[in-house]
Amino acid sequence: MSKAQLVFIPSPGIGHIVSTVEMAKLLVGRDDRLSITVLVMKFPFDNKGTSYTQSLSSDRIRFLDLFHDTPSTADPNSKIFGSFLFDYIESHKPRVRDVVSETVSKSESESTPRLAGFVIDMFCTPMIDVANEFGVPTYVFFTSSAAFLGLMFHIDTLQQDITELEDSDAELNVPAYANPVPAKFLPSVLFDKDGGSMFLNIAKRWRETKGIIVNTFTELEFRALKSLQEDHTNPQMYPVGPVLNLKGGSPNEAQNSQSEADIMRWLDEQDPSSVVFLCFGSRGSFDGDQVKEIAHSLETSGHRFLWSLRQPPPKGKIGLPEEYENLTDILPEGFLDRTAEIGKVIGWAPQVAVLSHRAVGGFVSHCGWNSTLESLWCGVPVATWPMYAEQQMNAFQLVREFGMAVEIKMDYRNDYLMKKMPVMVTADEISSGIRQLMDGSDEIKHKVKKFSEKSRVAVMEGGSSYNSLGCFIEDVIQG
Ligand SMILES: O=c1ccn([C@@H]2O[C@H](COP(=O)(O)OP(=O)(O)O[C@H]3O[C@H](CO)[C@@H](O)[C@H](O)[C@H]3O)[C@@H](O)[C@H]2O)c(=O)[nH]1
Repeated sequence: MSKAQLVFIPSPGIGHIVSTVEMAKLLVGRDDRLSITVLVMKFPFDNKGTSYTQSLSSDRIRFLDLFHDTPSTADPNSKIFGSFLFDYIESHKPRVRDVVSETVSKSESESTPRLAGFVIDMFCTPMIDVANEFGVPTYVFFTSSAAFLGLMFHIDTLQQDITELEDSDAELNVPAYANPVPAKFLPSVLFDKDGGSMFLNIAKRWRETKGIIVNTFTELEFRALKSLQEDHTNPQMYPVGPVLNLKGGSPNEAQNSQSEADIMRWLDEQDPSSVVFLCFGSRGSFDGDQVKEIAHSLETSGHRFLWSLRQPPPKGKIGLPEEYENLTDILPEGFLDRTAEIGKVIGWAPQVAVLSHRAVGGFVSHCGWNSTLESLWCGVPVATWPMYAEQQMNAFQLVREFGMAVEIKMDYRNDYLMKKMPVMVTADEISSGIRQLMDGSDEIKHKVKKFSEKSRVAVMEGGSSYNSLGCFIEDVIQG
């Protein structure tokens, strides 16, 4: 039996690590010829609590932490997040080379499985060079949508300086989308000369790889996948999703100020579909004025709510949100007392468990791709409030392309360098979105339920994603 070993390199950040780890688990569970080494980079500012990957090692998956013995040339506070992330990843190249070199010499001497390839996160393109040095192929594990992948490939081929579109009402015809894409929805990084060219260079390198495994499923993104597959200059596409961590669990147990059991108990006491859940991803947090607008909207919208609220890192510092020690410091005076009967404010949320609870009827989301797939899986409609990265595009897809979400706000963009004041979303906009979400059209609710079923079928034996994963495995094994 021909055995093969893959080296997985996720980007740091829970939105990237979780689905990559789940993908690794899926592969070894599916085929006992495969073993996987996951090389884990942790943010230098993420040094609390236990790592998500600890305790996940098994017979054929091992995790190697690259953080502690890798000197970084990248200072998180001296630059914008995107370029910090890229430099930080690049600085791990020598360490990755060493680790892989050890693995290869072991496989030569001890008849351990041959190195069959690298599976890298979308931002880890510098590692393509390392895979090339070892003469093995690279595959990308794309943690966002096929449509966004198509958008990046499309922009890369445009003979146009995209930064000129920053404040325009221009629209782009992108094969991956049925509707023209307003320039207003594009990720803000593209409008920064340096950030934009850095990101487009990353996207260009995805084309050098042997295949792109996308965390999506054909039934959801048929058009985008077709357009990607029809362009023969693109690598092979493998839509294998939704790849989700359904067991949940905080990346950092120290963040769990309130136990999951307490939150679930509260949800158990609520009527079916009566609660709106607000949660904004691993880096979602707001300043005080925006928190007050949300609080005001929740008091006036009249719906029960579960609100995941976390504190931004100190101004000018890059970091992850933290739990508030005292919520009354940030919430309007008396808010917690006035809403005690109808709502609950928490820190890090057990998101998948919450979305799976029958009491939850709607989700106010920043539209990170994992959250988008989780909401579909659980059949919970979304009100979109994208914040950064490609989240505006995910919101656009949900509202305009799929007709499966209502809009709170989405055609706005915060300044990439954060030099301007962030855009304020008003209490009126938020409560109007919540009302549409909770009281609005049954059409959206039905469509979301239908795609919830389709997402589950896709990953079952014989489903589209199940089959696509099988094709990927064969490609790896055949070499
Ligand atoms: O309180 C919380 C907050 C988040 N999560 C989980 O954390 C993950 C967050 O992932 P995602 O929804 O994708 O958001 P981000 O953490 O913001 O993800 C980054 O990575 C995604 C995948 O590439 C991109 O789509 C996003 O724009 C980017 O910000 C999800 O599994 C959530 O269930 C929780 O369980 N509890």
